[in-house]
Amino acid sequence: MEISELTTSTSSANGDVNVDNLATQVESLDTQEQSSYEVKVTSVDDEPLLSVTKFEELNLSPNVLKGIYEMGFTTPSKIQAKALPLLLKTPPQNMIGQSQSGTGKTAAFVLTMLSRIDYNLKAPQALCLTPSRELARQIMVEVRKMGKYTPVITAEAIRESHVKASGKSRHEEFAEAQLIVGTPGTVYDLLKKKVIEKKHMKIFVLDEADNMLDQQGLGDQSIRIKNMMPRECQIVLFSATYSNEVRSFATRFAPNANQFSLKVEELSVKTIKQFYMDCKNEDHKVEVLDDLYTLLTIGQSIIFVQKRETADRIAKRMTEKGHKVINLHGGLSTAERDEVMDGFRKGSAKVLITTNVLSRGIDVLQVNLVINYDIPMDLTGRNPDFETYLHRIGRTGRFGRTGVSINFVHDAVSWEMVQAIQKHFQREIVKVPTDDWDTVEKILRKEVNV
Ligand SMILES: Nc1ncnc2c1ncn2[C@@H]1O[C@H](COP(=O)(O)OP(=O)(O)OP(=O)(O)O)[C@@H](O)[C@H]1O
Repeated sequence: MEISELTTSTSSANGDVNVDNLATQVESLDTQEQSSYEVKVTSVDDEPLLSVTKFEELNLSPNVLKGIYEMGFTTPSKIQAKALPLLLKTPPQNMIGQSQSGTGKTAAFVLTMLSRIDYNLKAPQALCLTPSRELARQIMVEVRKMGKYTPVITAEAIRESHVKASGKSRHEEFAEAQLIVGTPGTVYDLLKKKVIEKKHMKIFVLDEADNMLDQQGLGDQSIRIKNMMPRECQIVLFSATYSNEVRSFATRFAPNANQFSLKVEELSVKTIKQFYMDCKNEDHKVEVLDDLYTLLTIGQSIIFVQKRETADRIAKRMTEKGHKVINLHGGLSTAERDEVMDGFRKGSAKVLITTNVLSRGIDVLQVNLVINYDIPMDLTGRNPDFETYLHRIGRTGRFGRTGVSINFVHDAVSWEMVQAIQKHFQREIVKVPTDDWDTVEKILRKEVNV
């Protein structure tokens, strides 16, 4: 799709935004800053964790270094080693970064945000948007660890689920917060109401940028927020995937950006093994799931479905069959979502059933199995959603760990989708039986200690 075709009739989270034309907004992005430096376009190779650089060579402050060493980071990943020197340049340069799932993109932008802040100024200076509250909360945990030895003041711009322990109002909290992480609806609302002050913003980050710029997703809100940022604000985009359309739009959103890109055959993480199971029909899928969790010993796992109702239905049936599962989707209250996610992170629940809301960014290192109960589809329902597929299976196999993904196929359409995914990423998706669990166990054990 051409940029000029981009139009939208969606409204913001609070529902009171006029219908806008994205093309007009894109035009206004285009008129911003002209190139005054040489832009680097780099292809990242497929050994994403190997790097010869040391963190000390990356021009980070001693306080920040102390934070990352305390987290157990010894060597930067390739995207960290390559992107940070460009991200930290003066004057600031924009970035469109790409690297495989689980390769440490979060640290690349969090360390940049922490490095850009003037700690004497108690006002918002760094803003990061993410597609889900769970990801915003996770990134904030990383910020607080990496920034532990800095005086950074932070605030989460997500829908509130409880009264703040500090007793501060949102105005008070955001007035002095230097680094803000949030979801676009809430951030836009707070900017519009001037709860978040924009005039000192130095860096604007979109994590899962392709999703944040997608017209079918959060694109209109991200653009409105971007247009509120000061002209000199550094724009930083990161994702594991960019479809061609989104990348071309991204280059307008972040003009003159240094770019890191991957070829399609480099996108799949080698340590994530991909399988499929041929189920007889929709109902048989639950039976197979039941057998799988009864007969195999599995660490932590995530089961992805397409719709909230499916998540509820499967959770109910699995519970009836005696399995302990939890369920998270957009239909839950914010307090319920936080409780479920926190339980899963602590490991008190081992099986999480969810929708695409958790397909991106979520980092729970113990997850060694991802099941695509439904194959991710695009909005037409006729084609696979390649990007979502890659993000979903990327919830396992984090930072060099091994992981397994299993796709449930139950009819001609789902079978064709798995074939299309295999062809697209040029990676084999191997069939495993549904009636011979000894063999399944052997195969999975060989690949990963499931
Ligand atoms: N240099 C490092 N050394 C050791 N561990 C690291 C390093 N950088 C990141 N990690 C860890 O690797 C895991 C994956 O990192 P992160 O969540 O940033 O991946 P990502 O590239 O953003 O993935 P996704 O595309 O799925 O969002 C995290 O647990 C993080 O703490």
